[in-house]
Amino acid sequence: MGLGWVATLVCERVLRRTFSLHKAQSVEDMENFFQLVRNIVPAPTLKKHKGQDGQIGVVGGCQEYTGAPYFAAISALKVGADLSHVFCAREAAPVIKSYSPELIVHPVLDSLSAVEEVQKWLPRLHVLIVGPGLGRDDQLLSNVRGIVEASKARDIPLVIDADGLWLIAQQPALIQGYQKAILTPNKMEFSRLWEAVIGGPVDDRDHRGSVLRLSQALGNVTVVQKGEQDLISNGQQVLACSQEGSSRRCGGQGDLLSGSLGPMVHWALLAGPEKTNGSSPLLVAAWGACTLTRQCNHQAFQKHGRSTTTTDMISEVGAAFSKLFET
Ligand SMILES: NC(=O)C1=CN([C@@H]2O[C@H](COP(=O)(O)OP(=O)(O)OC[C@H]3O[C@@H](n4cnc5c(N)ncnc54)[C@H](OP(=O)(O)O)[C@@H]3O)[C@@H](O)[C@H]2O)[C@@H](O)CC1
Ligand SMILES: Nc1ncnc2c1ncn2[C@@H]1O[C@H](COP(=O)(O)OP(=O)(O)OP(=O)(O)O)[C@@H](O)[C@H]1O
Ligand SMILES: [Mg+2]
Repeated sequence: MGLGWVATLVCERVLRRTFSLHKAQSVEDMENFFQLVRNIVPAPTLKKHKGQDGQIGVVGGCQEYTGAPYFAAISALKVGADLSHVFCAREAAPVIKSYSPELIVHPVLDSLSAVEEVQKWLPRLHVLIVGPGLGRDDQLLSNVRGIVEASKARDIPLVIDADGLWLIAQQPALIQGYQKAILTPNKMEFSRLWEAVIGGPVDDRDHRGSVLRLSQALGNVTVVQKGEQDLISNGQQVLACSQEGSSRRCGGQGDLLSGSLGPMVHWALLAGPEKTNGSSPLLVAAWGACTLTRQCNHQAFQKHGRSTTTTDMISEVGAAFSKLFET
């Protein structure tokens, strides 16, 4: 048995343990996806100005939840965005500002002119992440509906998470057919969307089929169903991400994922299908963000075990990103 052959076998075994394989996604496909993510990451250069690698907005933050928008916005920065804005309810703003001087915080979401206030910033934003820590207050959700419509009118990519998905479950037409949207439901949020769009209970025997069907029913909006394995579909393809994480399920990991999607989506759309080898740029971005989040969880758990929190995971973003995507 030649050494090269043994190396191939070991390599394949390691990859098989890392990724669950299925017909449409071979080991080679997985290796390709790492390469595709590497292709979209902006090359280091001294020629750029502030903002070019991403100006991201997070719409969320209310009296109850200040952690979630902070986690999302700081994750966007740690992945490599240049500027991160948070548009939140008035009373959440001083709290979020006090967590970090890096974030630009706008206390506008519960004002009568919320849509106009956010609209002023839209020309400068590359991606909007809607929902982390938003809450379910009717007035706030009505303002967010206006913000989503204004963003669509400007063709701004939207990552919809958490209570943003609550809004979509009430009004699926708001996002129907918008090709620059990514929805990131957890198990509960997925069931709510399914009930609203398709009706009845989710078929737990066919996760892949379910995520594919929901994406199709929403007009090929990209859906990331988070769980033991993350499943990503644009209604044509289903990708799985089973990057090793850990058994630790502290709150906030979904916020890290939606935040890191911000710059990834911006980079993937800038790079275009040429760099993603014909694959949908949003699928590549989503696969990259899922892989990164799970790797952060893995690294943080190795250091902190059961005391791991999302803050520990955010501290791992730089090292995890380099390990996965920098050659
Ligand atoms: N530090 C902060 O500020 C954080 C704030 N956050 C913000 O909280 C807001 C609400 O978000 P959410 O995720 O709690 O709402 P939703 O999905 O309706 O879950 C409600 C209930 O459903 C269940 N359940 C959930 N997942 C499940 C699963 N996989 N499998 C089975 N059951 C599952 C579970 O029910 P339980 O077990 O408690 O009965 C859960 O309690 C939103 O704004 C979000 O951004 C978070 O981001 C965290 C950090
Ligand atoms: N059982 C699991 N095993 C491994 N990883 C998981 C598991 N469940 C979720 N994850 C990972 O955790 C991350 C967040 O998913 P989760 O379902 O916890 O989101 P969430 O409920 O929206 O989180 P948040 O508390 O931020 O709202 C995803 O990257 C997902 O891959
Ligand atoms: Mg969540």
